[in-house]
Amino acid sequence: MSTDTTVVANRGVRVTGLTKVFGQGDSAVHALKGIDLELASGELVVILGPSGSGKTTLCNIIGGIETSTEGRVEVAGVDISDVPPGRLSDFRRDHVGFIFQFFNLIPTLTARENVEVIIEMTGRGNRTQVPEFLEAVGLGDRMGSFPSQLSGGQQQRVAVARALATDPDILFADEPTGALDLPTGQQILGLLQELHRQGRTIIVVTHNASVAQIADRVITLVDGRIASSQVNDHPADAADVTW
Ligand SMILES: Nc1ncnc2c1ncn2[C@@H]1O[C@H](COP(=O)(O)OP(=O)(O)OP(=O)(O)O)[C@@H](O)[C@H]1O
Repeated sequence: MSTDTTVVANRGVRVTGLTKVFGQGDSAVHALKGIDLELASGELVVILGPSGSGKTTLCNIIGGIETSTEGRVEVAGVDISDVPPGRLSDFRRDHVGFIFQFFNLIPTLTARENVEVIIEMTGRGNRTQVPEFLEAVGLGDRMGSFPSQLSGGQQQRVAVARALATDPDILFADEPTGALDLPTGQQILGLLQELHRQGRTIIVVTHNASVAQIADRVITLVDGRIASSQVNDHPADAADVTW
């Protein structure tokens, strides 16, 4: 008899017939025009596409920041299609983490406090583990520093630690290397790969086609539609990606 009671989390995403229209009448913007997308649990996906193609809108809907106009969205086994906007915060708290281009740290809080505050706000995670998270991103010796005392790469690493503190199923990274130089950007991509190896589903949005080399799959959006979805049989190591 098997004694293995390991439960493998469902960290997948299933999107069907997704549309998003901003505004109405003559000023309506059709940002997403019927997206069907399935991400396997633990997949690292890079979404490319020109400015205005709908990348952020798609991620915001999957991440529970925005609601769709039509279509179904299931994330980590939760169907959020009909959840009213006011109730999506519960879903976000329990399932998703975000990393932004400009870090979005609170300037008056130290690195450690920036991570602790998310644990306090969400009630998820364990404050005593915050030093571990900061050590994991290489900032064990800078926990007491304020964002203004840290480099861009160090601030982004705090943001990664903050995103991890609530143990999200899905991690969104919107232009995570956009404000960083090449070596620092490579380090951040390396961290994302490490989190991917730990089994998280990761969605990276970027204009930088080189970043796509680390992906399991590259999805290209054009004008609110999926123009291509390409599996990458041999994802590159972050250290080998240049731009
Ligand atoms: N809140 C909003 N109100 C009206 N239109 C919006 C809103 N948010 C996005 N849009 C429009 O929806 C379309 C898709 O925008 P989105 O930000 O998703 O594109 P993107 O691919 O992420 O672009 P970028 O690469 O420039 O960030 C654009 O035409 C944009 O102007």
